[in-house]
Amino acid sequence: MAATGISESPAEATPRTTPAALELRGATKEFRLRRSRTVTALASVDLAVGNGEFVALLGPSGCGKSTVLRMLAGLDTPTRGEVLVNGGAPAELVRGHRLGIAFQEHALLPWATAYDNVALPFRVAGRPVDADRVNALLSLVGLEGFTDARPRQLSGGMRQRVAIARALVLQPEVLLLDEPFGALDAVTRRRMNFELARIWADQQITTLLVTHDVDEAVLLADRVVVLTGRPGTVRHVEDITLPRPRDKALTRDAEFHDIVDRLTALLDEGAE
Ligand SMILES: Nc1ncnc2c1ncn2[C@@H]1O[C@H](COP(=O)(O)OP(=O)(O)OP(=O)(O)O)[C@@H](O)[C@H]1O
Repeated sequence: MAATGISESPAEATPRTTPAALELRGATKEFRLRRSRTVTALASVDLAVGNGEFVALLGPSGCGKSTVLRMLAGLDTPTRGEVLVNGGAPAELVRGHRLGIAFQEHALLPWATAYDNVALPFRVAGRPVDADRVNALLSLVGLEGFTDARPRQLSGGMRQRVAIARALVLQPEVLLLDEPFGALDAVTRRRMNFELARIWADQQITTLLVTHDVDEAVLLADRVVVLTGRPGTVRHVEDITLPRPRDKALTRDAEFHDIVDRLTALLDEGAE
């Protein structure tokens, strides 16, 4: 399959006609190691995520996927090029608490209840806790009966759901998800995928998901962006036009499997 830049994607109309919610323009990231050695994690990455769009980022280990998210979250800066959120610096969105983040390490407070963990962003932002919103989120992720449970009393999948609820509680404009289900078994992970698809259908928040799981990417995303091995650069963009809502029936669909097989082959090629 020919490598395509994101600008060659036929569905690029969305990011072009409306200002991109998330954008990398020729973003290169070099890390300085000891003895003045550097490692180039990303090389000239162009990526645009439109408002309300769900994009999944796939690529071999170490190709810079997490670095893309860290830069968009304002936790790191590009060595060259630009990283923009709503056309401005990511820090603005972070300062306004308009960014939701859920990473693989769910980082829940172990001593706090599910309710208090979901309410935490209100406290961090110095705002009064909106109890209705916290309870609505806990119910959205199917945890209404577990509001008083501590993380150790919850299963791995339930803890991940608390983390997702926490990421959503301040009604973020942008959701950054870095392997949020990476630590889960296959069955729980699939169940969480359907839950995230349901939540996203409900809220339609601009979302960038980093994953190693091709099925997960195709199931959830409007577009899948495949990066090359390090230094990561955009290798291919796949528009996923499968109908929504995406539910279990989709995983029996021949077109779904065709896309998954094609993207898996592309990733395998990159790993050779
Ligand atoms: N703070 C850092 N200092 C030095 N090198 C770093 C730093 N952060 C990341 N790297 C390097 O940059 C490259 C990309 O790392 P990154 O974590 O973004 O990759 P990834 O695609 O998310 O990997 P994985 O899929 O294995 O999680 C790797 O080679 C990594 O070693």
